[in-house]
Amino acid sequence: MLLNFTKMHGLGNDFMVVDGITQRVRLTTEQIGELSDRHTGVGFDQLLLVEPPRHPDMDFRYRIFNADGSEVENCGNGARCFARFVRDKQLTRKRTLNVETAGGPLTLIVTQNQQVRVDMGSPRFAPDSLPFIADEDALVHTLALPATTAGLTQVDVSVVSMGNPHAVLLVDDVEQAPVEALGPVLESHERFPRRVNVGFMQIKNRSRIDLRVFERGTGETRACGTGACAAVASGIRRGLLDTRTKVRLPGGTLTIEWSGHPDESLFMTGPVATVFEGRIELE
Ligand SMILES: N[C@@H](CCC[C@H](N)C(=O)O)C(=O)O
Repeated sequence: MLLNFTKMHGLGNDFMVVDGITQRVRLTTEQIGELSDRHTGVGFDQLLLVEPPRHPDMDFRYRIFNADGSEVENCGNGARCFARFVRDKQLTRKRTLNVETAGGPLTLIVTQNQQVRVDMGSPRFAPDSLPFIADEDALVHTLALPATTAGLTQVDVSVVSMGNPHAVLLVDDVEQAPVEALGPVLESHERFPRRVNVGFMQIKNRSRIDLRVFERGTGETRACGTGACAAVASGIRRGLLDTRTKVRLPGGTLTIEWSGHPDESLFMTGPVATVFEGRIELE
């Protein structure tokens, strides 16, 4: 079977985007893992699948698969690429799109300057929403590490669900943060039964942070949209950040806005790029 796809990225977080509306697509977990290989496949952090909506008030269903083939609830950079993709492919002419994800509905707005602003819904901090095993909600939770890692026996994390689960650590210097060592240990920590994305946040001032993210099912990426949302949401909740904060990631900068009110939506704005169109033979 020949599969048409578009390679896209948001700040270097890269995607294989597949139109599952005009072509019949059936991919196994193993096939997605093989396609993600940067030497023998297409190579990507996530595969995004566009499908018809299952609910009449939605425009599309937006499905997300990590490089390891696992299907996940949300992807912020992917959402921006998704919005550009469905317009470029003329699957819609709308500038405001309501899409369903496994983590809940999202609203995507393509702005006049071709950036995409995403209504990410409200961040959730209750441990059950990730899920995270804890007796109570808290601004910071201390996690004992299974073995001494990067000289640490425990770390303090804030936990946030942006539809998908995030743990955020405050660090003094993001360049020196032990992302490679701590990322996988925390991703699979027993208190996160569905694993977790791990953000390392350095606060530069009240409206600017630097961030690196070790993503669940993928590893460190050049940018993680939901990771940026989670980091800023946790910073605002802790009284450390302003309601409009710029997030500098290795691949570039996102703008995050949130009033801090638990019932109000958080917004993420950033760029999108299309790299090439491709076609691959699947066995
Ligand atoms: N790159 C993403 C997040 C993709 C999913 C994540 N790895 C997970 O497992 O939840 C983003 O831009 O948000």
